[in-house]
Amino acid sequence: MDFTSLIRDALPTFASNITQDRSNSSTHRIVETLSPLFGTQFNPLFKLFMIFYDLAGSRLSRFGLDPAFILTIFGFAWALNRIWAQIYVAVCGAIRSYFTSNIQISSNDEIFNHMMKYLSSQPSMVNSRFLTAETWTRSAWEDVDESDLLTTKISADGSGIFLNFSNQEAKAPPRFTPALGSHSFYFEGRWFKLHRKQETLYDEASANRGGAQYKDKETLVLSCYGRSPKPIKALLQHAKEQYYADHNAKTIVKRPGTHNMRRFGGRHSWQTVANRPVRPMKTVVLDAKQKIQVLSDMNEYLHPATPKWYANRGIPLRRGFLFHGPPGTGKTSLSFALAGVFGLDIYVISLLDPSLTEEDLSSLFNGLPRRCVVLLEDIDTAGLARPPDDLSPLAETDLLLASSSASTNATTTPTTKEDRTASEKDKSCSSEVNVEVTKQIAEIARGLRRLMGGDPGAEKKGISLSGLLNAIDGVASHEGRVLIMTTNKPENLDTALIRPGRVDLQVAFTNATQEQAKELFERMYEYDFHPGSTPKTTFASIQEEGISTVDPSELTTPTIPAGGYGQEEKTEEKRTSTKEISDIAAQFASKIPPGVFSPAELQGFLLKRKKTPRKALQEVGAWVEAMVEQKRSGGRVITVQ
Ligand SMILES: Nc1ncnc2c1ncn2[C@@H]1O[C@H](COP(=O)(O)OP(=O)(O)OP(=O)(O)O)[C@@H](O)[C@H]1O
Repeated sequence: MDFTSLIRDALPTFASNITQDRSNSSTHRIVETLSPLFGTQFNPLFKLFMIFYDLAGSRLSRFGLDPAFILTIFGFAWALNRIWAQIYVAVCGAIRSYFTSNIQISSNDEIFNHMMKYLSSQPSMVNSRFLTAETWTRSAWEDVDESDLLTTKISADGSGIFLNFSNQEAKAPPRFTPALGSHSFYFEGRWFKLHRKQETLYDEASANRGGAQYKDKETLVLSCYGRSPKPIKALLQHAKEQYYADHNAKTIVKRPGTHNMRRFGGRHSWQTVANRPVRPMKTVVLDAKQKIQVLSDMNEYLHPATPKWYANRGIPLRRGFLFHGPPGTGKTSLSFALAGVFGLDIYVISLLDPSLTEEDLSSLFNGLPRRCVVLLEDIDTAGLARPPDDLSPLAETDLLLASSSASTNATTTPTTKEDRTASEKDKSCSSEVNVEVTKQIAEIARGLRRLMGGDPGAEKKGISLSGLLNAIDGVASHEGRVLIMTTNKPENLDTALIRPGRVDLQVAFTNATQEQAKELFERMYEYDFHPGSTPKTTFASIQEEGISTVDPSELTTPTIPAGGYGQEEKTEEKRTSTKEISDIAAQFASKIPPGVFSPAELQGFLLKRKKTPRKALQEVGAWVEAMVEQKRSGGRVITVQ
């Protein structure tokens, strides 16, 4: 297509004159010479350019300016810019290679979180123009003033003011972190460059399982001037310290991560699920002797000199505890309190988790840090029993014992030798029958599963005893950790699991004794004052008790005694009230039948009367009666709460 003729037709006559007049200028000649070099497809473009050039030229020449000169200036500027860009890239590359240090951090690593938290708290970063907003959920124990998040509502009858959290999500601010790209900031007077980048990787393992084929991975590159990475290391250390600063009085609770996380193995198999305040040891009501025994055992084991002692004697460095007893008696509470005392993170695995496989278990044990508490919950219920079709001699013995004890209970004790022989024969017959019956039941169950289209091998999934033992004492187990296993049914445990070396100390938890009931009561109403905080339970409220409803003002503003909390006044008040509480506690305990209620049940009762100890004392009789009746009948409905 001939553009020149086209435009000549389209443009006014003066434009076509201009194009004709200038068609012999030097610029035209240059363009005509250059155009074959760029290929024929650019010809229309060149021609279009020349039209505009001629149009502009006719106007510029009126001011005495040569368009060819301006064009040359532009050409030079462009060339200079290109050369400068090349030089800049080369110089920057040289500086980066020879005069800066870099450290890369992958988003798979915890340091990434430390750095993000640090950066999100830096004013220079928060005020940056390129940010990423993240929804940030704080834990219930984070010390953040949330008073501005609250709105209050007058109740329907206008009688009280209650806190209202309906708007908290709307008002909670997001966290701002540097967006993808380059940023700079100062730390201790030194300039740092941060480059946040993201790449999408092909995830073969996931793709093979039919999962997502690609996953995003972020990387932070921290750089600073100088040939030593020390300043960056100091920055990372600072970020880590800041991250853990508020963790000092907290216990970090970790649980197995999602299935995807577990695939990575190692530390990535675990995820932090809570960061809660340390549970004081005194809040766990347990026989003092037992407490001291566990504490001193753990203390000795965790001593820095212990690994050498174990190594010199060829003993594997590990320590196992078995906490057994009825539900709600404090097994988990003691484990958390122990982790708090020794400042260790606690890694909790429930063997009831149906998604947990043996491979997961060993990879989880592989990912344990050097020192930690591992809490293996409910080890009796974790499908440790082998499938009935490959009953081991051990399981058979259990069955024999169970059936023999059943028959012993069912019959009167034989007195004569003949009777005994006959009875033994009966027992052995009956146990054989029991084993046979168990096998038949298992066979029927498998057949049914097959009929319903289920997986016939399904019952073999989960954690087998050997899988658990491998995880506990195989190479995967990280030496140095404290293993606490809890169970409600110690009698169901395989002896192999609790042999010395795997379980070194057993702690029995029981339902509350009267002494423990008294301690629980005192703990519930103890003076709750610590410097810098407003007391939650006040003795004014104890004196005021007897009223059947809670004063709404107590819900929003704690009652402060007249004259404030003067030191002497506080001590005096504390002394009197502690004595009073102790008396009420003794009366309360005398009404609790020993060994009937778990501490959790007593705690539940007291919690409902947490500001009114006298009321608790008045009502405990009726509660005990109703609960005993409920336990006797096996009912689930609680009539007195
Ligand atoms: N001995 C105790 N001292 C103080 N509080 C206790 C005690 N036992 C139970 N509690 C309270 O009861 C609740 C449940 O306790 P915990 O989870 O420790 O019991 P558990 O024995 O681990 O129960 P489960 O066997 O069902 O896991 C907790 O809130 C805890 O504070």
